Amino acid sequence: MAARSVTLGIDLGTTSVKAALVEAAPGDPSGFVVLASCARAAQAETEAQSAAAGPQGREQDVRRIIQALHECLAALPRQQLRKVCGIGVSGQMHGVMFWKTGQGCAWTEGGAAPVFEPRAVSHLVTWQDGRCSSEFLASLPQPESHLSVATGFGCATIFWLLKNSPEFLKSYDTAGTIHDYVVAMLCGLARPLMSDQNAASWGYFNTRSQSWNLEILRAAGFPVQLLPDVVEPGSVAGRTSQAWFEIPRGTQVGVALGDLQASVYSCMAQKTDAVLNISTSVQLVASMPSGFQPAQTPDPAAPVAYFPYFDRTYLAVAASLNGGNVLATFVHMLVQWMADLGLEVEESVVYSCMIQAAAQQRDTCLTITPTVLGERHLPDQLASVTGISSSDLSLGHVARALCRGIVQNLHSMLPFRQLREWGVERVIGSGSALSRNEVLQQEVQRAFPLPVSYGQDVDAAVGAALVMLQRSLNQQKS
Ligand SMILES: Nc1ncnc2c1ncn2[C@@H]1O[C@H](COP(=O)(O)OP(=O)(O)OP(=O)(O)O)[C@@H](O)[C@H]1O
Ligand SMILES: O=C(CO)[C@@H](O)[C@H](O)[C@H](O)[C@H](O)CO
Repeated sequence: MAARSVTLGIDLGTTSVKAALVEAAPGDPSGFVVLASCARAAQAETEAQSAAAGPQGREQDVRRIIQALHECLAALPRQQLRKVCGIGVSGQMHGVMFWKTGQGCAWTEGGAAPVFEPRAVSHLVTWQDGRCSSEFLASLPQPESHLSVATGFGCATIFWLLKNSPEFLKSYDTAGTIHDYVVAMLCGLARPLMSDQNAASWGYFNTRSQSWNLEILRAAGFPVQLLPDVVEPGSVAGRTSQAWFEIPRGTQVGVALGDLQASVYSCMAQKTDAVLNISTSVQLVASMPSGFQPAQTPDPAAPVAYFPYFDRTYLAVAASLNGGNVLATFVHMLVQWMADLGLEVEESVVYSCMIQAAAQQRDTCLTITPTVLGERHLPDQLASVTGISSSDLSLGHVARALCRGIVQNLHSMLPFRQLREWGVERVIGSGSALSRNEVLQQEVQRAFPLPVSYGQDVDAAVGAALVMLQRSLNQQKS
């Protein structure tokens, strides 16, 4: 009898960490079942380590992210963890963190299970970081890549640190995304490995030649020794160097994937599907035919980018920086206003009241452009509200207009009729900001000229697990 194939998927998102245990189910139409899953808010936002980053800096405390990860693992059934034969990891793309080779973590037996604790690590400078101004970005060398470089991209952040905090950079000799770090710590790798999905998200990576723009970077004084070696997504980065919870030592760990690609992998059943993911940010994604190659020069004004997927194929992506985070900012603002007025209210209560009020307010003349973070192709265009009349000021009007604005902003980046021209027949909605918000769902339904169906709630974690499951099934066959 074939061994049972159970894999663990982990997604280190901007807001939350998620984990899912997946098993092959040949009798099921999807071919797999999710045995168990868990999500924990990381609450990792923290002050920037370099004061020069200013209020635009966005950093996260790696210790808190790892704590949330361990809370997720602790919540999964122990007997299922014992059966895990592969671990897939994905996470928030573009961001960068640094550590010292050989001192990135310490394994402890402290609690009920063996865990690793971050040691000589920096904060994670996330994809939401805005410290690189348009002028700064314009001063950087032109990449030899089809992707342009934006603030929050790993290589731009490293260039910024080189100029503004060179001493800080000298304290570390290794860099990676948060998910590359986790893979490196699990496997005890001296140097992290990176998939081309994450390398492309840092900038200065050529997906056609699968190589960093080393000459361009060296000529600009960039510390190229920090750049990880790049391998194909779907390949194995190593094996766990220790038992981790109930997962046996020696378990295969895949090279880390982008959360975008992992969530698409979990739900794009057909080439004719598009995926709309609304979580912290928003992505509308369609797959490009095999053999497609993007134009080789970067176009910073283009709202649609082509990100590497698997087997040298590409995804066309309208990646808006303004999604669930805009609603989170609004909720946070209301809670703060209430506190200023001497009233205390939980954010979760505000979310449900806001969604309920907007559900009852079916239409509004209020127009909100929700781009509080700007967009990569229009970094200086911030949010605005127009059409304000005294009759449209209720919570319901504002929340309805916010949800509509998020969808309309995406439409302005990738007009939805373009999907039809690409042969898309159906849109799969995913992401917890969408699944938890019926008003956002209504606005999506209203705007798309195509049928929309919904996937599961732990998408990228499931996708990361599925990539490893597929690998394990292929190994069993050969
Ligand atoms: N109680 C709630 N009700 C409805 N929506 C909520 C609630 N709490 C948070 N949200 C929405 O969910 C979003 C966070 O989504 P999610 O947990 O998928 O983040 P994430 O996985 O870390 O994101 P990403 O994968 O983009 O990094 C928030 O930005 C907010 O809009
Ligand atoms: O939302 C994200 C992190 O939680 C990002 O990683 C996006 O996936 C990414 O920014 C975008 O989709 C592609 O640029």
